[in-house]
Amino acid sequence: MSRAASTIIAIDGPAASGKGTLARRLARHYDFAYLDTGSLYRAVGQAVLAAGGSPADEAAALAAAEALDVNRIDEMAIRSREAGEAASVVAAMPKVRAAILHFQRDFAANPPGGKAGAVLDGRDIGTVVCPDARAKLFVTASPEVRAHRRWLELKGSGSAASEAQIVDDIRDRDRRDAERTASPMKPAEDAYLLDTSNLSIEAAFGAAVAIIDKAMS
Ligand SMILES: Nc1ncnc2c1ncn2[C@@H]1O[C@H](COP(=O)(O)OP(=O)(O)OP(=O)(O)O)[C@@H](O)[C@H]1O
Ligand SMILES: Nc1ccn([C@@H]2O[C@H](COP(=O)(O)O)[C@@H](O)[C@H]2O)c(=O)n1
Repeated sequence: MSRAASTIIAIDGPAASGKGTLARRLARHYDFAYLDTGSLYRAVGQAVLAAGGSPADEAAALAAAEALDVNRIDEMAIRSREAGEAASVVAAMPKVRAAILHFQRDFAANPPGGKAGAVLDGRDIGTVVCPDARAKLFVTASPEVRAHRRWLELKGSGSAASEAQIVDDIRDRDRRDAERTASPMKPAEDAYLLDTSNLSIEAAFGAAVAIIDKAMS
């Protein structure tokens, strides 16, 4: 018997905007599968770093993307500042993006666990990976607010990075992600913009559910 079409929710936005927190919670709320697509690029960047290479080396990045085993991603290692930076360097390479596009689309179309839908978060979900998603959100917050949230998070895990360093990282990453030619970060034309600068996690979730329920009705 063929499976009903999966309902896809696309959550895009810049670094540390809160899209992962929101997407994970939405997946629980709708009982959908969840995919953090940034973790794929982080894993590729981290694999190149771990092998002593440079993320700017296209051959090394492509080899790491082709060898990526999504079941063996080191969740701790990919969360470092360095892995985030390396991710945005390898993510600008069209061949790296092509190597992991199929996995993302397959996850969205055939969510694991027999779920009826999937929530994917990233930079190009609404524009490239799943342009036909049922609901699309582009989650933003000011660079200062995002840097403060990320600083709190990294401090909790023992990182010594200063808030000033983190805001610089975020601005660099935003620029690289928005200005690259391959699948640049941008809101899809039919995405709803959700600025969480002045919203708590709870308030952002409530606003997102209201938008998505309307889009799905
Ligand atoms: N509305 C909010 N108010 C306060 N803190 C928040 C809010 N949303 C998320 N956070 C916190 O901000 C940090 C970054 O959130 P999160 O990891 O969800 O962002 P992200 O956009 O997925 O980041 P990345 O681009 O690195 O994957 C986390 O520590 C999270 O708990
Ligand atoms: N769909 C995506 C998701 C991520 N990227 C790149 O990966 C970097 C890390 O992503 P986080 O969501 O964990 O911050 C990000 O800066 C992008 O360069 C992407 O290109 N497309």
